[in-house]
Amino acid sequence: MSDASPSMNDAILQVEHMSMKFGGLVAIGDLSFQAKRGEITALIGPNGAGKTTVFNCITGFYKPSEGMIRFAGRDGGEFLLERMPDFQITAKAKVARTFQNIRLFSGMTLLENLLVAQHNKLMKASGYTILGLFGFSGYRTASAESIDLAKHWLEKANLVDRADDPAGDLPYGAQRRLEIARAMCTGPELLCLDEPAAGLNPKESMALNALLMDIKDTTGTSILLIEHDMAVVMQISDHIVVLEYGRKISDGGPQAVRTDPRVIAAYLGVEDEEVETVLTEVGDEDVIEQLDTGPDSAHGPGTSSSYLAGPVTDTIGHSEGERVTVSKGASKAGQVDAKSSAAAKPASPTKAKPTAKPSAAKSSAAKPATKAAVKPKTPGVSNRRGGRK
Ligand SMILES: Nc1ncnc2c1ncn2[C@@H]1O[C@H](COP(=O)(O)OP(=O)(O)OP(=O)(O)O)[C@@H](O)[C@H]1O
Repeated sequence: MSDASPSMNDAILQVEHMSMKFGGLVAIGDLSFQAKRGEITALIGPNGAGKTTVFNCITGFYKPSEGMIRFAGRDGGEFLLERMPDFQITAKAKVARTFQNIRLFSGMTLLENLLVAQHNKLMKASGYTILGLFGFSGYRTASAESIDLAKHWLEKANLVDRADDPAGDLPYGAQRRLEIARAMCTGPELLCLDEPAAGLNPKESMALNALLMDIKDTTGTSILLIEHDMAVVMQISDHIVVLEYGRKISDGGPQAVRTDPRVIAAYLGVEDEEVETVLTEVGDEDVIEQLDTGPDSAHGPGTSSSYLAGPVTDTIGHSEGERVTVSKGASKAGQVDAKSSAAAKPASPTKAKPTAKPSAAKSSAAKPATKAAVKPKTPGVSNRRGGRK
């Protein structure tokens, strides 16, 4: 435990050299990143990139094979989450999460769902005795406070009018907001949301964005978000970490990440030989500049330990000494790395630098996908590997 009280913008979460292996499969390889207090940090990447596995390690559902997960509490306490059982991560470190699939008590009312979330606090106030439930004034006070808190979050989620309806009767988007309201009733310092916008229509996505921004602005709760919906991610995130095949390929602000060639390539899902053509067709000066000069060390994976460990297409070494090969040529990000190195060697006639924006006629089928990946404007950016389950 440390004495110093952390301030806003300190790291609340530091993932350090974390790996997670399932038998021979390296789901996460040497991942390091941090989430700052009071910010919204998004974890994005194509299907199977390892995002949920990272969440499961942070929230104690899995124990990482290697690495550390440091959590700095608001009161100055520090926790090593990889050493704690999941219930202590919730109770002591105050990390709350939601899941990809909605997990409400559908037969209970909205209010009851939010009161159940405060069960621990109420039982503590009762002294864990039947007498306490009926006799202690502390319990009655705690009970009244729980109802007030539930009402507060129902109002924030714009659901107070339906407080007495069964949760299962709510439209899908409202159920998502109720889950977040329920998590907020536990008073979390870090709120982990696994695809909160999955299945939402644009109006529901806007309501979700408003709720998350409100949580950030009014409570100072830090949010870690897994999301495929780029309209949500780019609009509300302060910081984005991009995974591909369990490795970090980019890490920075929304603008830096959206123009990072590795991210574009990872999201395109084009055939290997099309990568260079399609990247050129992006027509974004920043992207072409980066292809010419290599990664931006200020925010790109050049500063990432996982990137320095080698491209994803390499064979990954493990502490036990076994070698596990991640499918050769699978990583589009790795190909961009190769292209960047090649661009630094102008002698090669086959790696000519793109000097002008290519014609629209060239590879026209790929162009809409490229634009969507770079400047996504609609929810649920479509891509071959980044679609929803
Ligand atoms: N319990 C497990 N046992 C074996 N393999 C697993 C397990 N959990 C995850 N994996 C594998 O780890 C890899 C990463 O999966 P994960 O669900 O973390 O990806 P993801 O980025 O969250 O994907 P999506 O966006 O589709 O939810 C996948 O190859 C998956 O099959």
